This record gives sequence, C-alpha cells and structure tokens, in this order.
Amino acid sequence: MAERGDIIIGIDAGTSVIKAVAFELSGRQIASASVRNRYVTGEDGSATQSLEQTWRDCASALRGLGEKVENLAGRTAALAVTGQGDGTWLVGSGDAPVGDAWLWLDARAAPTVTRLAETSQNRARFEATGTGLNTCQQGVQLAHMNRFRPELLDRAETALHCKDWLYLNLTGVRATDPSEASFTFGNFRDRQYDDVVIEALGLRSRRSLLPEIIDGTEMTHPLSDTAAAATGLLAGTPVSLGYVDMVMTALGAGVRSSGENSACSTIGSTGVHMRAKAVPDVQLNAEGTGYVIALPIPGIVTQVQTNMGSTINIDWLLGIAGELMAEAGKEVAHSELVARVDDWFARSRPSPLLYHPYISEAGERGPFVNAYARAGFTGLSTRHGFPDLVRAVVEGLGMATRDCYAAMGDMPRELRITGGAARSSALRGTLSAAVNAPLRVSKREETGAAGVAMMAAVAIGAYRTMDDCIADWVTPLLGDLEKPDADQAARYDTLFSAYVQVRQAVAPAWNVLAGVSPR
Ligand SMILES: Nc1ncnc2c1ncn2[C@@H]1O[C@H](COP(=O)(O)OP(=O)(O)O)[C@@H](O)[C@H]1O
Ligand SMILES: O=P(O)(O)OC[C@H](O)[C@H](O)CO
Repeated sequence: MAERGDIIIGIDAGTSVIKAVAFELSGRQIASASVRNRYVTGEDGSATQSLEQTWRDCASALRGLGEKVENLAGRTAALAVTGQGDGTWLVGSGDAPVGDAWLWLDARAAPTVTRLAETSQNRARFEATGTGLNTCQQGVQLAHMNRFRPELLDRAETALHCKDWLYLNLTGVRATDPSEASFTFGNFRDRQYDDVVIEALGLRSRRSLLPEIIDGTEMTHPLSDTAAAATGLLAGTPVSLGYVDMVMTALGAGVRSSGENSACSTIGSTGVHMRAKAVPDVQLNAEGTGYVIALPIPGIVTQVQTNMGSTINIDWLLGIAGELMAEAGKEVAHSELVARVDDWFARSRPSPLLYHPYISEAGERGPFVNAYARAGFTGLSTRHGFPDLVRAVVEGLGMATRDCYAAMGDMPRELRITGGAARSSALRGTLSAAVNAPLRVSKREETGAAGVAMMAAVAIGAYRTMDDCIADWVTPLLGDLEKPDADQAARYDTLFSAYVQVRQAVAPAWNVLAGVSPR
C-alpha cells in the first residue's frame, strides 16, 4: 500500500459471535460488526464447527464493518485475528478442511485425558507447558484421534486452531502463534515446541502436523487477492496473527498496565482467571492443573485457571424459566430474563445455599480437571424460591472464581473484569467480595478485538513496545475501583470453605454417575 491508513481492524472469532472491530491507531473504537457463530453438539459429547462456514462468517463480519465505515479498505493500516482457543482445525491438501473442527467444548477426548494423565511422562510435559491436560486441548484431541480416528490425521497436513485457520484464509500462510503452540506442545519459557511434550502426548509420528510458530507483533503477511475479494479490503494490507483470545481479552481489559502486572477475570461463556507474571514468578501446582499462556510481551506470561462453564450456568437456569413461561403461554426473550438477574438477586435473602457451576457437558477444567464433574445445588429447602436459585448461581460463579485464584497463590490485590456478565452489578459485587479485593471493569467495549488490534499496532510500528500501546489503549479505560462489601466478604469466607468441602466429597459420585450415563 502506498500510504499507511489510520484504522486497525481486530477480528475476534469467539465461540458465540465473530466480531470485526475498527479502531483508530490511538485505540478509539470506531465501529463494529458481528455475525453469530454456529456449532453443533452431539449425544456423543462432540462439539463441532464447519471451517468453511467460519471463514464465510468472518468475511461477512468484515464486509459488514465495511458498510459502517466509509472507505474502510483505503483507511485500513492492518488487521489482526484472534479466536476461541484449543480445539482442532485440520487442513489437508490444497488447504481443504479435513472434516469439521473439534471445538474446545468437545468432550470426546475425556478417556484420553485420563490415560495420558497417568503416564510417567506427564509431569515433565506439565513442567514444560505449565498446562494441565483437559479435553479441550488440541494435544489431547490429536492423541485421541491418533488412536480412534487415525484416518482423520492421515488425511491432514496441518493441525490449526480457529484463528490460525482464519489467518490461512486471509494470507495463504499456515502458522500458529507462540501462546497456543507453547501451552499445548511446547515450553512457556522459550515459546517453542518441545520434543518432551510431543513425546508425552504420543504424537512423535504426527510431528509434521504442527505448523510454524510466528509472532504477530513481529511479523505480518499481506492480505491475499482471494481474501481481499471476499472481505472488501485491499490486497496487500498487513495481517497480524494474534495470540489465543483468552489473553487478547485480558490484554485489552488491563491484565497489565503502567508496566505493572495485574489480575484479570473474563466472565463469559467460560470463566478465565489470570495473573500476568514474569516467567521466573510462575508457580506450577502439585496437582498439575491450569494454563500458562504467553502474552505478546517479551518475558511476560499469564498464569491461568479457567472454570469451564461460567455464564452458561446463568443461561441454563434462565432457559428453564423461559421454557416454563412459554409453556404457560408467555414467551419471554432470553435477553429480558438476563436483564432481571440483578433484580432477582436483590430480592433474595443471603442463605446457606450453594451452587457448583459445573453445568458444561465437558465437566470442569479449573482448578481441578474432571470431565465427569456436574453442577448441583446444596442446601435447598422449601423456603427457597427462584430468586434464591439465581443468587446461588451468581454466588457459585464467585466461589468458582475464588477457587481458581486460590489455586494460583494469594488472592489478587485488585481484580480487573470483563465479559458479558460484568454488566451485572450483582455479579460484580459477588466477585469482589468472593476474592475480597476491589475490582475495575474496563470501559473498553470489545476487549478481545482491541487486544489483538494492539498486536498489529506494534507490528506496523505505530507503537515501539506493547507497554507504550497499553498506555494509550488500556490505561485510560480502566474503570473506577469498586470496593468489596465487608459483611458479604465474611459470609463468602464461610460459604467458600463449604463449597470446597462439597466438591471434594461429591467427586467420587461423578465417576459413578458417568458409568451409568448413556455415553
Ligand atoms: N446484566 C447481566 N446480568 C447477568 N448476566 C449477564 C448480563 N448481561 C450478560 N450476561 C451474561 O453474559 C453472557 C454473554 O457473555 P459474553 O461475554 O458476551 O459471551 P461469550 O463468552 O460467549 O462471548 C450472557 O449469555 C449472559 O449469561
Ligand atoms: O469463545 P470464548 O468464550 O471467548 O473463548 C473460549 C476460549 O478460548 C476457550 O475456552 C479455550 O479453551
């Protein structure tokens, strides 16, 4: 391109929505366009998504953005792409998909997690990656396919993640980023593949499936002619491959600011709780759980615990209420029920009612891993009504957050939060009291898209370092400090101790129940 434009586009291909967001080079959001994502779940625990459809949806979101911003193509200095992490997106000859992608929500590899976790090499694998095995991950899914669906791997040339697939369509380059490469197959210290890890996963014979690792703050590839035609952007526009969405969101929401590391929780479909740290400060736990995910800042990583299901618990409870109301002849939109959560919470009285939010079909992954873990209320009595159940679910998300931070050392001194449920004042108050720390909600609307756009901003030299970029894009948008309520914090101390006791006591029963389930 002859002259550099004044817009950076961040693409965030999430599990529920694919967004394309335009930012000024200094970080101000100009416009956004989105397309609802589609995936299919099956009785066998599968959760799959069409690769072609995902690219079409991404291109459609970009064209939608073009309809909102005049001369978007001419003004775009660069674009960058992130997306839902883990999962397996296989491509073969001519870059054609090999079947549908297995998403991070796919539970089919559960028996392979159990088998690999029991091997003598697993601790060495954990110490390299910093990451415990769970059903979501590509390493486990490839190991599972290698045993039970080898024909898939025989047809595949490269194993990609969601954002890598979109990058391939945008640029024609097969690559992955340092974060997913190192937490799945490598070492978080040097951000490269590690043969010890590949061996521990039993994937030596499939090593050639792993693509080149590139860092999107250091290099870009030009938008291809085909992608330009599909998206309405100009061929040659630099494209940056982002890190996995979990850290892009946290980067945009303030997991680091003013050169200081902080803590950040994303309360979306899944709950992601992380602390930015220098590599030597990472503490690997004895249980071998959690993730260590690199940030696009030299020497800085995030230590992460992620509870599989967060707002899907709220959506499940509200979904049941909605179905009952519909049966009684009163259709209510889901969004209307979501808007009433704070009201129900306020109408309920604190009581010793616990909810464990393991509603995902794939069980739990943080701070403990059990594909058969399932949700439950403890302490119900006839005095409890629907608002009490809503309160218990919201408080359950607070307990799960504390459980995750407790597995990473001391509670954070300040918590930054983002994700859909951060809109709820009940949830904010609960999280703050559950970890007994003040919190801030970023005023940034699209934290994931902003995080990845920041990588492109550094790549094209709009900023010299990521910390310089953070000073403009993140720090001014950190919201006001919201302090915890002391009485609520004291109550949650008691609830939390019971919460941990119950989950530990009930765990053996999950395995028994899994044995009698149809799967
Ligand atoms: N005001 C609110 N009160 C409680 N929960 C909310 C509120 N607004 C949104 N949510 C929850 O957040 C979810 C959407 O979160 P979001 O981060 O957009 O999802 P995703 O992780 O799939 O991208 C909704 O489905 C709902 O459960
Ligand atoms: O799609 P969202 O909920 O933004 O992100 C999903 C994570 O990347 C996934 O949980 C990784 O396993």
